Amino acid sequence: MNYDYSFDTEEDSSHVPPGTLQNLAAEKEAEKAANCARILTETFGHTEYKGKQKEIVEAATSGLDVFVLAPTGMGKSLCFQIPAIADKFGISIIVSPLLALMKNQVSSLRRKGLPAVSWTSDTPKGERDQIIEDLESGKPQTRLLYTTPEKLCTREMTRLLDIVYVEGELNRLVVDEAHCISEWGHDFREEYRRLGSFRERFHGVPIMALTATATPSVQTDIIRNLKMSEERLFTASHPFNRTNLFYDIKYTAALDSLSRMSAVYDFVMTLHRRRARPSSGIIYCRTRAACDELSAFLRGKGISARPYHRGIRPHMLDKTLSEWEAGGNGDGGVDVVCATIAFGMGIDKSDVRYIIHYDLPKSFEGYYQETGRAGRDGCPSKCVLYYSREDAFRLRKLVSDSHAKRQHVASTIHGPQPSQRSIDSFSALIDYAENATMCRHVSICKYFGEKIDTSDKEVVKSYCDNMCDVCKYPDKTLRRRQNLSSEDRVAALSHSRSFNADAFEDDAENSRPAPRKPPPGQHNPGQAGSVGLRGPNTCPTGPPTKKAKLEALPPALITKPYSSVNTLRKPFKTPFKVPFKQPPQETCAIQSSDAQQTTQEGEEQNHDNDEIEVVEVCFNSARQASRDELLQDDVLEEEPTDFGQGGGDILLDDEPQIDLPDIDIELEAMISKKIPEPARKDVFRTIRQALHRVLRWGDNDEGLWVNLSNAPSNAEARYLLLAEAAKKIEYSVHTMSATESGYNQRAKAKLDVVKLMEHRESLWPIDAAHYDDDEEEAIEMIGLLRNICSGWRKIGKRKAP
Ligand SMILES: Nc1ncnc2c1ncn2[C@@H]1O[C@H](COP(=O)(O)OP(=O)(O)OP(=O)(O)O)[C@@H](O)[C@H]1O
Repeated sequence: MNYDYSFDTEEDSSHVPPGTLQNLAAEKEAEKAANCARILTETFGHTEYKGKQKEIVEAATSGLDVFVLAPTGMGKSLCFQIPAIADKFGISIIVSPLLALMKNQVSSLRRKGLPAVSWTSDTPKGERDQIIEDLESGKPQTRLLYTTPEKLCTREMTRLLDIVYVEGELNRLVVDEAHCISEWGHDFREEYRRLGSFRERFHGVPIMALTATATPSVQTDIIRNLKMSEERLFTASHPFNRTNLFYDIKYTAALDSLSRMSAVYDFVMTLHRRRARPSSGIIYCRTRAACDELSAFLRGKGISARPYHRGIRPHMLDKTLSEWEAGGNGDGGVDVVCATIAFGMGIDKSDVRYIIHYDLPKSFEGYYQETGRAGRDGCPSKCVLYYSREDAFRLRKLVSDSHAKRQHVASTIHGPQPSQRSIDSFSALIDYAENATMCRHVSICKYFGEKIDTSDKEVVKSYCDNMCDVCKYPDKTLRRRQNLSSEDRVAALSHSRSFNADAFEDDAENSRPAPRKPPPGQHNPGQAGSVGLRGPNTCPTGPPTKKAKLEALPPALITKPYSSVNTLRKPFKTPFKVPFKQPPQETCAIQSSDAQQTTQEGEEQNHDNDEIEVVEVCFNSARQASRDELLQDDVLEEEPTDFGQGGGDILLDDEPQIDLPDIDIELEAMISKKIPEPARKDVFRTIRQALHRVLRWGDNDEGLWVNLSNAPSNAEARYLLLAEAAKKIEYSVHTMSATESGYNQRAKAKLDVVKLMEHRESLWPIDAAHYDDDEEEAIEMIGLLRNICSGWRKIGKRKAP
């Protein structure tokens, strides 16, 4: 077994002259090192080690516990793969948080002819039986077994590892993405906590933990939790800095998604032009809908883009991933993926030239992880974060509400209080974005605990050679940040600073004013500790009240749109009339999708609403414009073929029908006639029915309507309102579909989302912040209903004599 290399030589050494023993040990170490170097070149094809890989690999093969803290893309995987293969026999167990990550690594090792397997809940029975048989033999042929923490802690796995351990063939436990162990880590997973028992059960088996995103407190937590040996611990820390990444913050307004989509398009096209060929990129969006919308927009403008999120079927995701891995070089394939964070850890494409954060991430670590997908080949690459205070406020609310709810649950069950970590991490990200005077590279490294003398220009230069917006365009960056909105808004975004008080303290120009103190006894809504980001001792024991939340939100900001919007077509007046058959007076504005006319009427009466309306008009028109181009593309997205046969498929909704009056609504006109009109009408009717059923649900007469504060109260108006919602939902299904079967599939998925709204009351409160991934679309749909309701109220007011 491999331990014969390590430190258990003392007992046998009593009769060996000391000098000889040392020589023997040194020779053995040299032999092992040479073997590892051979594996590096012959098996993995690299000419030399990167960073501290050599030291790590050698520490591991000599039987030490190893803690590796290294930046994204450094090559952490080789740090455990080489020792696993260099061991003469026996198995290394690798615990990893993501199935996709394991799948990638295992298939890449297998392509090299190495005996690696993964055992997860997804493993087919035949494969699982083979793994069990191999482990039961006590002398496994498998050298690397990837698994999840949940699987590792099962009785069956423990039984099998007992067998292997007794035979002396259990070589090492590797915990990849080890920050998941720490309750302070951004991807905390409860099951990781139980990994500490490995050390107790399997004495003497070395442990290696690796992570790219751990602050000093998280590092300590990991080492303590895994019960790593203090005496025999090798720690390898690398600087966090990724010098080849250009960090850029685009200060913008959150509300105008068209401007932002256009800006993204401009950015991508400029890059393509400059490089004279397409480039590979990832655009991170917070919601699935944004991924779909943005990728459709880019595709409509000729960029090879695809969405990637958990709402898409796994085989389509695999296809997107492999096409993206092949793309980005002008030879076809997918150039850019518009993804949620499902597309993160473990994505290892060497030539990703840009990462765009279309929305603000929820944590600093998440931001760093995701930008870390860029430039893994060491070549310059750009990381762009679209930052708006509107978005920051909105997200801050989600983060702090979610924290307050966790606190509430903890107090109810008398459990331990959740840490302040998620709030602090998010606050640090806001500070990072708000700071227009400190080098981005320096800010990132300081966040992760590096001590940097920022007064020394040479030191700063060693971190960043004009590779961020602050260093490259200091005046412009500062001006753009200052243009965002009045400075006192910044105070409202400020935070408790408990995480790392000096992280960004030396903002050279002190451009961020200290939060204003409220007069004694007066509530200051934006301050940490009041409503949004609370300090540890100021948290209430229950979720914040609705009133408090509303107070905390500042009015929305309207900042300048991007110039490229002006190049889009002028407001579009649809040639298609969209009349309802019997429009009651209250509803004639909402029924019309001729937004231009609505706006003109609005302009005469109410200026306050104009901006909002104008944005909507521009959006509709440009959407139409982009759609025109979009539809020239014959196949937008390859559709799964195993689903649905024709237009009638959606009628499978066998719920009891409600007697609704006919509304002769003309669906949003599409130039493409791929989906027959009758099929579209079926979908519209089915969704309309479902919406009515859902909203009637509940103990009281009002059903779920009580949650829509601006909803009209009369039945006729409600019929029209839900017809409008059904029309919009059908439209979104249609826009995304190129074939009838794809259309049916999406329609069914939307219907499921509508149904989901029914039994999940927790999704309905206006401040619903705690929801699972599969409920995200339901939350968005409820948002759509709210929007239609508030448009209703606005238009109703305008129409009043
Ligand atoms: N010694 C080396 N020389 C050249 N390239 C290397 C070397 N070691 C690893 N690499 C390459 O670096 C890339 C990143 O490796 P890996 O995925 O292991 O990084 P990581 O540190 O785990 O990153 P992350 O934390 O972002 O997932 C891979 O494409 C790998 O082939």
